[in-house]
Amino acid sequence: MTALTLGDYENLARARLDRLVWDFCAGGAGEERTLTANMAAFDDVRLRPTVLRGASDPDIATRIFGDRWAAPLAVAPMAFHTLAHPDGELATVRAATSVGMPVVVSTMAGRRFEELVSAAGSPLWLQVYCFRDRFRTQRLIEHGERAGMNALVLTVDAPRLGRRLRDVRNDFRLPPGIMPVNLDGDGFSSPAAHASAELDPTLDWSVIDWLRSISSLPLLVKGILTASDAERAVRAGVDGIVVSNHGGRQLDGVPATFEVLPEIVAAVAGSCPVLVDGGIRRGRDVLACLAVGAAAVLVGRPVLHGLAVGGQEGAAHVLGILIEELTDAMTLTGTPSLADIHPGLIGH
Ligand SMILES: Cc1cc2nc3c(=O)[nH]c(=O)nc-3n(C[C@H](O)[C@H](O)[C@H](O)COP(=O)(O)O)c2cc1C
Ligand SMILES: CC(C)CC(=O)C(=O)O
Repeated sequence: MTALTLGDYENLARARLDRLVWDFCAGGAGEERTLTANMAAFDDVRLRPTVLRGASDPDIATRIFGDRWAAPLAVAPMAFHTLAHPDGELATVRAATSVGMPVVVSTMAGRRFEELVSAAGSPLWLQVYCFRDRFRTQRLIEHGERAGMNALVLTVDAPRLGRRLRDVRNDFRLPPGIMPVNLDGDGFSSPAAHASAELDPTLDWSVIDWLRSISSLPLLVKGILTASDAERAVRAGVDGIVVSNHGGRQLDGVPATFEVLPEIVAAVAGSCPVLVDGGIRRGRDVLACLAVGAAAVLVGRPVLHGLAVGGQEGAAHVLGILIEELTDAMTLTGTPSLADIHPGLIGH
């Protein structure tokens, strides 16, 4: 079968990956209501095209923190791309670079920051988990900054990992050789046990000032789901917000990200870019997020599917499909540039 959509890649990847690894990547917390809701929210979107706008060749490039992105799309931070393909994040970074897209590199990446930065032609942002041991967190950030990361993305929705029932039932352990190679200390086998033991559950808003005191990189917070937290983040002086429910992997029962995106965009009122992730699987999903005011979107699991199916080439094809579908959706809705995209494009 030739893969034409991200859904095709998902099916091919499911057949290839070890079942326990598949469950770890695909799964969500609890009954996976939020995981399902992320995607269902886009299924309910109806687009309202405008015609005769001469939108034949839409310009989809954008700028974030002064950097050019070929499209308003980047790869979401995910632990251990090495679970999907031995080249792991190196293949992802090369794939993203080939289409001009940034990558948010996880604290739990399976390949070294230095090799990722040397392979990158587009921005790399470092996703930060805060450990109980602040010096460990500081060493991680200093390592990332020294290697050449361009921004920090603090994940704020994970004082502990969500209860992922598939992993509990499978007693999921990382396969041998899958290691968080950028962290000092030993690796671990159970992500959930490691997170409860090591991640700082006492984190509060003072962490923003602390991060500012140790790094001058632009700072985003990832995992905001309410207007009031978005306002709080803006008051704390962040440079960007990622609306996220961690792909339905943290608290089951929180809303789909697309549902809360408009109220967060309204609360932030242009003070900083608002990005979003969760369930984005088609170009028209990207268009819907942009229409309600996202500056860009992050895509998660489909990149792992691309890696599992075809390494760097597979991941590049997944990202290329999204770009092509976004271009197609813009052409057919009569929006020749990102600036032409507006809330009126959407009806429910
Ligand atoms: C296998 C996997 C690992 C993840 N690891 C991280 C991580 O290390 N840090 C983080 O902030 N988010 C992590 N996430 C959440 C993603 O950044 C993102 O929020 C989510 O996957 C987006 O939804 P999507 O997969 O539906 O596109 C992970 C998600 C998956 C599927
Ligand atoms: C290994 C985990 C801490 C990575 C993560 O954030 C996730 O699985 O969602």
